[in-house]
Amino acid sequence: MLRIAVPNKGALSEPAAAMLHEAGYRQRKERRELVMLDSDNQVEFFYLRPRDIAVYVGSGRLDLGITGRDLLLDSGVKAEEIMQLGFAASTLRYATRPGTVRDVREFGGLTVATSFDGVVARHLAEHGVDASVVHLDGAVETAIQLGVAEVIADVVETGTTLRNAGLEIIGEPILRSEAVVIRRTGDTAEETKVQQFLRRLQGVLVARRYVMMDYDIRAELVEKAVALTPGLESPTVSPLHDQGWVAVRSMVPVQDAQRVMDELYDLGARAILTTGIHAARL
Ligand SMILES: Nc1ncnc2c1ncn2[C@@H]1O[C@H](COP(=O)(O)OP(=O)(O)OP(=O)(O)O)[C@@H](O)[C@H]1O
Ligand SMILES: O=P(O)(O)OC[C@H]1O[C@H](OP(=O)(O)OP(=O)(O)O)[C@H](O)[C@@H]1O
Ligand SMILES: [Mg+2]
Repeated sequence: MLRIAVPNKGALSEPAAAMLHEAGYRQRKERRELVMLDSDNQVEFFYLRPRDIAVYVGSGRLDLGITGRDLLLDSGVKAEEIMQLGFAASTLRYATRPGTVRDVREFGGLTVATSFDGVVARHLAEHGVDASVVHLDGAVETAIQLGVAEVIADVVETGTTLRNAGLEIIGEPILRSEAVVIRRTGDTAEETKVQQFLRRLQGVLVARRYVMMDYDIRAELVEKAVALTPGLESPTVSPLHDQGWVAVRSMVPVQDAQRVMDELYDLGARAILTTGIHAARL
């Protein structure tokens, strides 16, 4: 039985459950459910606070967890990310009132409020800055207004929250985060099941990122056509009953599909079709 931690709320929760569902796993129907057994797939899901997931996985009580890279790094536990999931992308950034400090090297003697005190304390130390760090659980933007800190370090996606609080981002990102699968460092338990779980999630990423493209093209143009649709390894080229024509089948990134179809058409390809990929194992 594979035991997997899944975020029970916040920005990671819904996309994580959606991805697991797409990968063919049963997911809880109600937010109140804390544990869910998927007996068909021999997996048990534990719905936990995003911040606690690294702690459970690092302790070895659970085999895998889905969490944010920022939360993993802040926890300081002995767990590592083994797969990137491509959602909940964000950066951790410093912000302050406009017209005050402009760079981390000017933070000496100031107080930085953040929920990510582990990461921030390390970042300040790496830059040789002697600043205090105060931990707040959330809504850290308010810390400046209330005089608790001069600088904050917070999660930024669009920047709207900071702008609305009248704050300005300063310096380079402290780190770039996204949702990741984590595992205890050195853990080799349930290896076969872990690899199968990761392949399923990879399959979801492939299905989301690619479409299947089919088209017919004159045989003498096939080299030019497959240069436009190289596929992941090599496109399938099959003969057509009509001599002199071939059918080509290839995977194309979703965001390129329309442009590639136009270019194939201009080259002389016809019956160009794209279809969604439902699931994949590469
Ligand atoms: N607006 C956002 N866009 C993208 N990712 C985000 C956003 N807000 C948070 N995250 C990411 O989601 C993860 C968990 O943050 P989230 O805010 O959901 O939990 P939390 O703050 O610990 O819990 P809560 O806000 O419910 O108390 C982190 O990895 C964070 O980087
Ligand atoms: O750059 P933006 O697009 O504005 O997004 C970033 C905001 O989103 C998150 O807040 P959340 O909604 O999780 O509230 P929280 O402060 O309670 O964690 C995060 O903590 C930031 O405040
Ligand atoms: Mg939050």
